[in-house]
Amino acid sequence: MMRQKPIVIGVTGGSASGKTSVSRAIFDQFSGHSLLLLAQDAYYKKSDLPFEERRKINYDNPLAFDTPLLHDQLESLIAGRAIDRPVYDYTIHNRSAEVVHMAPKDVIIVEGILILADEELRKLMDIKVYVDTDDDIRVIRRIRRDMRERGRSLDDIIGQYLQTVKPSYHQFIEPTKRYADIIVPEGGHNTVAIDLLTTKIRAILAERGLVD
Ligand SMILES: Nc1ncnc2c1ncn2[C@@H]1O[C@H](COP(=O)(O)OP(=O)(O)O)[C@@H](O)[C@H]1O
Ligand SMILES: O=c1ccn([C@@H]2O[C@H](COP(=O)(O)O)[C@@H](O)[C@H]2O)c(=O)[nH]1
Repeated sequence: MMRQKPIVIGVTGGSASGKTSVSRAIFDQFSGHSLLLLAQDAYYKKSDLPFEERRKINYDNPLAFDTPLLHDQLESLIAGRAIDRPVYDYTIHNRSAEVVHMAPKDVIIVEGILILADEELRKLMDIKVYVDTDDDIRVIRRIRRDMRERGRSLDDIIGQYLQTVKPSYHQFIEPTKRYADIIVPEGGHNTVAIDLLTTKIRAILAERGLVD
């Protein structure tokens, strides 16, 4: 039988809006199924600049990402080919030397702040989700997370937020909301939205004969 195209779900929204939580909530609904999560963060460009210069890069601008590589690798997975995904290390603001080998799956969740900003990437997605969380809540979440997990000081987080994160959110990320099929307020704890998405994904899996 001919291999059916996998389902691709794009999950976007501002930093700390709850994209990862939504993606994981969907992932958990399909435990035992053939599914993978692909984070756009892994595709931040490699840089030869010194650390002090790398700290100052605007990581919320589409130019910070190696989008052709993400596009190529997503296309490969859709075509049924495995990929060696890059690994990004936030603590050093650079790509690490490792790669992660990923086999193709029936359901692919692509998650990241700017995945809907690129038309060619959008064309690869069956369902596009925008996680919409107020700026103040996102800042609070980001401060907590970046101090705990990304090795940042409060002053660094605030400086970066005011200089690049906030203006770029309004310039590049928020305008991509118009491309979303579904807008999910507040993220991963929105069980109704997660249930609706899960039901839709199951329906597409059945349509394509991808059920176990
Ligand atoms: N609904 C929520 N209520 C409270 N905290 C949340 C909620 N959703 C996410 N968080 C927390 O906020 C931080 C960012 O969430 P995450 O899902 O990683 O966002 P993103 O992937 O959009 O950056 C994490 O520390 C997470 O635990
Ligand atoms: O070296 C880096 C690379 C990225 N960032 C910030 O990460 C967020 C995107 O990740 P989320 O998990 O969606 O929050 C983006 O806003 C960048 O500013 C960074 O600080 N340093």
